[in-house]
Order: sequence, then structure tokens, then C-alpha cells
Amino acid sequence: MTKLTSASHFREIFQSMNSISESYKNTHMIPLDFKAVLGLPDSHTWTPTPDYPPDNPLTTNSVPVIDLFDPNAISLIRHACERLGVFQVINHGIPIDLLNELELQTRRLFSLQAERKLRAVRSPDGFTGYGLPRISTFFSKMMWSEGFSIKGSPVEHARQLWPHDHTNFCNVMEACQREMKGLSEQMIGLVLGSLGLTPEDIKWVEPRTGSRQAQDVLQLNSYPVCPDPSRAMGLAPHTDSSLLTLLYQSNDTGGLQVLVETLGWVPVNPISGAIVVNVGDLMHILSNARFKSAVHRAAVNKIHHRVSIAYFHGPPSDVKVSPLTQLTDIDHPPLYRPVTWKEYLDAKATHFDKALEVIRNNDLRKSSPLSPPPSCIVGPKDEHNLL
Ligand SMILES: C=C1C[C@]23C[C@H]1CC[C@H]2[C@@]12CCC[C@@](C)(C(=O)O1)[C@H]2[C@@H]3C(=O)O
Ligand SMILES: O=C(O)CCC(=O)C(=O)O
Ligand SMILES: [Fe+2]
Repeated sequence: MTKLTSASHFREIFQSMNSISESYKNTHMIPLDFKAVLGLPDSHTWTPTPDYPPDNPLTTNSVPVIDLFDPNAISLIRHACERLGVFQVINHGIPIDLLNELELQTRRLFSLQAERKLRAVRSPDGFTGYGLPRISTFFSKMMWSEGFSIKGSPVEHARQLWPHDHTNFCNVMEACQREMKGLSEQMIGLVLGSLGLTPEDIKWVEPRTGSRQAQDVLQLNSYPVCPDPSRAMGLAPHTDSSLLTLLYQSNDTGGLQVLVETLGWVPVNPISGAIVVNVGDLMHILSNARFKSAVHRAAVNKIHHRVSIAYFHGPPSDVKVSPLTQLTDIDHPPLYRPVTWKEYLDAKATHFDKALEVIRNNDLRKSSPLSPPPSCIVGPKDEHNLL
């Protein structure tokens, strides 16, 4: 048995157990060498969905495109989060040159020979690296995609890919992490602001240091040209586990689709320079289910190699996320129990699409008006209370 020798040792163990890096272990299976196959192998053949390809003109422009300079932006954001859980933003301030560079470096990575990519494979207990979508374990068929996840610095893995020439890749990824972090924080402010919450109420969004820093993951997705797109699946239907996800998709090739109750699968059309914002499950919890976390998937195609870059933004590791007290009252009791991001990712890695149900409050009897409401977002100690 390990003997704990000092408080700092204990803190280290506590922090590493808290970190999202511990979640989704053993999902490091290796992607197919897509260039080496001619037809769609049985392992990758899904039962076609009747609505493929998505050509219903009614659904084409369902996902709103919001100009952040629009004086009505806040109410448009609120409406989109309540109705769909997804919208696109323009005039977001991330330079188009950086987004172009990001796409270029992403293509450069996935165009490498399979053996080269395998040098940077995600290890069973690691977070950064090359591999299959983590949710692959929940499906009997394989997805027509490969990914590269980055948490923290990409340097170690990039060096395996380009032993003498990894600097450009790393510089672009690090610049992108910085820009996406800034935009996510701004978007969280707008999304929660749209419910009447003030910056004071949501202080925890502010940049911090150490274990109180927001956690994030940059995920590069690649969907190679597919011989039989109607029977393949790029990325299977899922919701994101983040607070918010920002997604940049290459503008020549659509593929992202969102499930809308009344309409079915609706395409999120690529717009040059726009960024897709997805409400994640943690934001759904925080809003006490006022905001939807959208079920979405990615289709593949026969002509273009599609890439997308997703930035998953989550709370600091020691923060418990639960319905904001400002949004709960005797008629709207908190629907979910408090969870850290790590706890939620663990629930997702075990229960997948049932993860929200697992943390749902089953006892929804109205609480006494005299008893204080449960905490909203709290750290491990009282002095860290954020609200
Ligand atoms: C921080 C996150 C969010 C993760 C897990 C972990 C790292 C990679 C993310 C993705 C990226 C691809 C889709 C998804 C569904 C997957 O399989 O891995 C995402 C998942 C989630 O949103 O749950
Ligand atoms: O490629 C896309 O458009 C979707 C990617 C996605 O949903 C994800 O990375 O979570
Ligand atoms: Fe997603």
C-alpha cells in the first residue's frame, strides 16, 4: 500500500484523481489505414439511416448564424440555446488567418503515413495523441474517422510525428488554444448573461492559475474520403460533455448534423470563418435544463477529406457544477446533483447517453422554503465558493 508521506504528496494524488486526464481510459484503439482500403469494410458498415443524404429544404437554415456585433445577439443566443443547443457565430474576433493555419496543420497531420501517426498514438492512460473517437467503445461498428486530442502542450506527441519540424504545428495549436479559451470565456458570459446572470454571478469563468484554471481539450477530427458514405458514420450521435464546445469546420465540406425534435437531422452548413457553438451537458446542468445540449453527428462524403477542430471548454478541476441557485426555486427544484468535470466524464465513459440520467436528482419533492438551496458551483472548501 502506498504510504502518504506529506501533505503535498496527498495534494498531488488528489489533484491527479480530480483531473479529466484520468477519464476515458482504455479507449486507445487504433484507426484504420484509410488510404489502404478500397471498399467499405464490414467492420465500418452501418445500417443506412433513411434520411441520408439530408436534403430537406425546410431544415437547411435552421441553425442560426449570430453576428456578435448584432445588438440583439444576447436574445438570439438565448433562443438558440433554449430551442436547439447549437448556433454559429461570426465576428467572433478569432483571426481568419489563424483558422486557415489551423486547418492546414490539421490536414498536414492526418496526411502523414499511417505508421507515422501511430508513433503518436494516445496511450491507455494518456489524454493527448492520435486515436479513434473515445465513444467508439459504445458501438459495434467502427466510425470512418480518426482524431488527435491535445490537452496542455502538444510538443511531446508532435515531436514523434515530425522529429525535426514540429515547431510550426505546436505554435499554431498553442495560439489556437489561447484564442479559443478567450472566446469560450466570452461565450459563457453571453450564454449565462442571456438568462440574466451577471459577471459577478459567474466569476469562476475568469482566467485563473493552478488547479483553479479552466480545463480544456483541443480535438482535431479527420474524416477521410469514403467509398460508400451512405453506409458509413463519421462520428456517431452524441452530446458533448463540456460546458461549451467551439467547433471550426473546413468550409468546403459540410457533414455536421444536429438532431432537432420536430425536424430530424438538420445540417450545420459551413460558413467561411464562422465558429459553431455547442451547448455541452455541463451547461445543460448549470442552466437547470433551460438550455439543451444538442445531439449531433458527423456524416462523411465521397469527394473531400473533411476536417474539423473542436475545443471543449470545462470548469476548473475542483469545481462542482450544479444548477445555478439563481435559476432554481420552489417551483423549479434543481434537476441534477453536483458533479466535477472528471466525475461527469467518468459517468459518460460508463453510461454514455444515459450519463445525465445517472446524475439526475430523483428526489424532486419541493424543498422547504426555510432550508437553504443547494450550492451552485463550489470548490472543495468554503472559502472557494464561487457564487
Ligand atoms: C473533454 C472531452 C470531451 C470528449 C472526451 C474528452 C476528450 C475528447 C472529447 C471527444 C471528442 C470527440 C467526440 C467525443 C464524444 C469523444 O468521443 O471524445 C468527445 C468527448 C465528449 O464530449 O464526451
Ligand atoms: O466534425 C464535426 O463536425 C463534429 C465533431 C464533434 O462533434 C466533436 O468533436 O465532438
Ligand atoms: Fe461533438
